[in-house]
Amino acid sequence: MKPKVTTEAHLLDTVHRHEWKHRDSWRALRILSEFVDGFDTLADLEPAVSVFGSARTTPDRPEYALGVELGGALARAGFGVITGGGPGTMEAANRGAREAGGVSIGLGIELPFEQKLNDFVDVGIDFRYFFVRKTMFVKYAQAFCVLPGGFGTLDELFEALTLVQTKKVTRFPVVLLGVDYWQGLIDWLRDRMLQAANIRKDDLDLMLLTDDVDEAVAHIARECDYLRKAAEV
Ligand SMILES: CC(C)=CCNc1ncnc2c1ncn2[C@@H]1O[C@H](COP(=O)(O)O)[C@@H](O)[C@H]1O
Repeated sequence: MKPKVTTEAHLLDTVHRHEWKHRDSWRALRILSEFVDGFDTLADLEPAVSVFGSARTTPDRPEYALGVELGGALARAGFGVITGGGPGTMEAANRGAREAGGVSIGLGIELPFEQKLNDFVDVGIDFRYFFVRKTMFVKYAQAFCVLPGGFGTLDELFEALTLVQTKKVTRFPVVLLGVDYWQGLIDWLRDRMLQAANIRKDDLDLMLLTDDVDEAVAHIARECDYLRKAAEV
């Protein structure tokens, strides 16, 4: 089946330049409505954590079990669980949250091929634009948990790190789950990026790397507690 051309692909298209003048200003209204939808749906959300990871993880993989375990532990600690609403690790985290009686949120994205929100999403929104959806992941989460994944997962991880590094968000815990998977990336960041002075040493401290779900959740809860107290002062 031929993939369909999505709304976001039309916006980013550089071939039909003649459309820019007449169509893009109307697209801006559609983008605006997408922000309004997101804000309206999520404004009353209790504290939540965004969980990222591969869309391709199958239920027989250990990463899927890790996602279920994490979703459950976050829910039991009182956090809602926000994912991209898709398959794989997203589904696993939503599933863990739902099964533990927590709030399971899925922020889906229109893609060139047919896809619906996974079956474990209780509060779901479908976005057309990645950049609008990414705002929601950050705005409505107290922390990010990043499980093994590909380009999409790295995009979400590095967006969070950039926002913290540039102080657009403060004290935003970022947890990498899966030491074996992520260690090579951390080594590269330290041995190449830091050596080349493209980041500072304390930028590396922005991430907690662990295999231990309880440690991850305790770290997030501690940081959130600090922020809550700071807000009360
Ligand atoms: C099987 C397949 C490719 C499905 C794609 N369906 C998707 N549905 C929802 N979010 C997605 C999808 N693909 C990528 N993402 C976003 O990017 C991340 C996963 O990308 P990746 O698989 O690591 O690179 C997720 O955390 C999610 O926010």
